[in-house]
Amino acid sequence: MATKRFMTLPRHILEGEKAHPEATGELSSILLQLGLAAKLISLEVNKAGLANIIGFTGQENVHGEQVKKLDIFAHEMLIKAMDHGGHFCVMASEEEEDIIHLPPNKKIGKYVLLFDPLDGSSNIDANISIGTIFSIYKRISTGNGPGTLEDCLQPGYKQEVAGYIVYGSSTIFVYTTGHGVYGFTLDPAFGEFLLSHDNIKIPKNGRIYSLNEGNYFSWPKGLKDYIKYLQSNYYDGKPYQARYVGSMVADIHRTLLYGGIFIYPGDRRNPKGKLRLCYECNPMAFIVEAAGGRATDGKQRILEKKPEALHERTPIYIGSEEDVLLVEKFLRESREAY
Ligand SMILES: O=P(O)(O)OC[C@H]1O[C@](O)(COP(=O)(O)O)[C@@H](O)[C@@H]1O
Ligand SMILES: [Mg+2]
Ligand SMILES: [Mg+2]
Repeated sequence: MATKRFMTLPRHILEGEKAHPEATGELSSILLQLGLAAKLISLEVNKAGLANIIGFTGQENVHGEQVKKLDIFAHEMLIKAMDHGGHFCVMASEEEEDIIHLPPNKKIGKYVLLFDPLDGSSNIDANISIGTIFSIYKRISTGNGPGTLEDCLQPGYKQEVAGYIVYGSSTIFVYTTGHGVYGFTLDPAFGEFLLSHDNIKIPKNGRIYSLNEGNYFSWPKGLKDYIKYLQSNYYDGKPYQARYVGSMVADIHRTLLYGGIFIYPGDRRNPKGKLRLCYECNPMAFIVEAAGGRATDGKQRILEKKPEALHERTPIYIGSEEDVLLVEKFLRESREAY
């Protein structure tokens, strides 16, 4: 049996940089710092069940949802960890309505950071997996001053790096620069992320479908037909399986490893669905495509959508290539708006 190379996240990042002599090392520094923030958030997530830590802040976020303490902690931790390295010109977080400027006395860099500090936060109290999602772009605004909203509203194919961290049965850090997807599991005793998932490739099709079936009556007809088709057919001689965590980051992590499809559709009540293009769908689409999968809104590739607003939502069909192609066919053939 081949032995696995003992590879830490920092060593992997630095070896990747050496393979690109033109690299300035800036993306490496950013990733190393994100790794540190991930460890600090992970430590706090592991304490979330302690009664004196957890609780509502009583505030609402920009989406009108109640925000828990841990969302705020993760949001602030990421800003604190990332705002002083001199690499960014602007940042944006799912938890803040407007773009986030760097502190006035800090060096302005050429990169843009977008993040969902805590995804699946309604699951915190039930000890269910949650995560952090991030996206890095190059600035497009001219000059050396602070970045602008336009820098944050770039189509997803322009991402330089995307990644996520799942705080689950273990903590895993997954990232891609568009070439190869790599996963690192945190060794809690050692305090280091170790390469556990080398060059992840998503299976071409899978047995698992994942979506909130509670919304069935509002779905477009094509989606109803597709799910009925799965329920009345077999995958490799066995029935299809439904799995839905309710944390996008965890549902897509499973889809990446096992194959299948994750869907958050547009429906009659919410034509644009629920998930955010800039903070959730673009980074996950970049990762899934880099692993050989597919991500669309039912008609258009997610990564080619031009965001019009920071908190814009989009329907998403993401996962194994053949499964996404099949649901798109059902949607097209139903001839109903979707
Ligand atoms: O409860 P629903 O409608 O199924 O929505 C679940 C979705 O909402 C989210 O929790 C939204 O993300 P946030 O927790 O970052 O707001 C996704 O992670 C998840 O896929
Ligand atoms: Mg989210
Ligand atoms: Mg969130």
